[in-house]
Amino acid sequence: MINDIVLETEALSKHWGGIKAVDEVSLQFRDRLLHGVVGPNGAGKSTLLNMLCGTLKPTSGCVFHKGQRIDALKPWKFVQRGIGRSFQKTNIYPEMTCLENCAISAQRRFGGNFNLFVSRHSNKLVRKAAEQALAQVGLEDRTHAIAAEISYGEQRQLEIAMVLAIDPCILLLDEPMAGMGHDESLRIIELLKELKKTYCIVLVEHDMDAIFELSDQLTVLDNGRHLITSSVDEVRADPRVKDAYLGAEDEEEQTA
Ligand SMILES: Nc1ncnc2c1ncn2[C@@H]1O[C@H](COP(=O)(O)OP(=O)(O)OP(=O)(O)O)[C@@H](O)[C@H]1O
Repeated sequence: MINDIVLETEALSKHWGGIKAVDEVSLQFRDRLLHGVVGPNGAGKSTLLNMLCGTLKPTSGCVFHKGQRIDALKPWKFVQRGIGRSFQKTNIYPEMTCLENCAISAQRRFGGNFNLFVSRHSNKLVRKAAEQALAQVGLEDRTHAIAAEISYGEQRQLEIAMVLAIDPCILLLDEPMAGMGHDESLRIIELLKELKKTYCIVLVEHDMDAIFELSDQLTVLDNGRHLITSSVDEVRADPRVKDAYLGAEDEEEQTA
């Protein structure tokens, strides 16, 4: 049987003093599937993504990429392995063009420093990767537009393009639909449906309709703990999931 697990965690934990942000979470992420991760505020979703992309080192536990342990590696090694991550808050360089934003990402994959025009050869590779990434998200007609001047929805598309520009095999996406209107979200949903045919995608998202529509596997975290990983239908039917969300709502009502 082909082993299609590309990323795996084993008893992964991150503790901040007494706070168990992620607590002994073991998960398997498969190629060409979209794996949704949900949970109430503070459940540990972003902390998990930060450990999957190497920017945060675990307190204990392991991360494996294609069977090799990687959690102690430097973040740029994760990038070189094709593990790309987008952020909850827009993370673009607003004064640069869309092409330049993607070129900066591509440069991270091809190595070297931020001098984009170091050699004609690397310049060509970087430019090609940047153009390709813009085309993948449907922003080819914004290639030379200044990032600050495109719409908010397009900026979030640009962010996904910046991840694609590193030529990844795994996309870790942190709330790519945050702050979007209905039509903009639909565009991202269609884009992710296309991308999951090619990549392993780990998607953290609060938009439940979107996550239910997109997820092949869905994990629920609650207070740092793994609650369930299963199909969308099974997760939706699980009473523990309802409890986790309703419990969170009750607490919010009490503190309001
Ligand atoms: N740098 C930090 N120092 C201390 N505590 C932290 C730090 N980062 C996160 N936490 C705590 O860890 C817990 C998990 O936070 P995290 O941001 O991962 O949750 P989340 O599920 O992504 O939440 P949200 O849906 O609100 O983005 C929270 O209690 C948070 O306050």
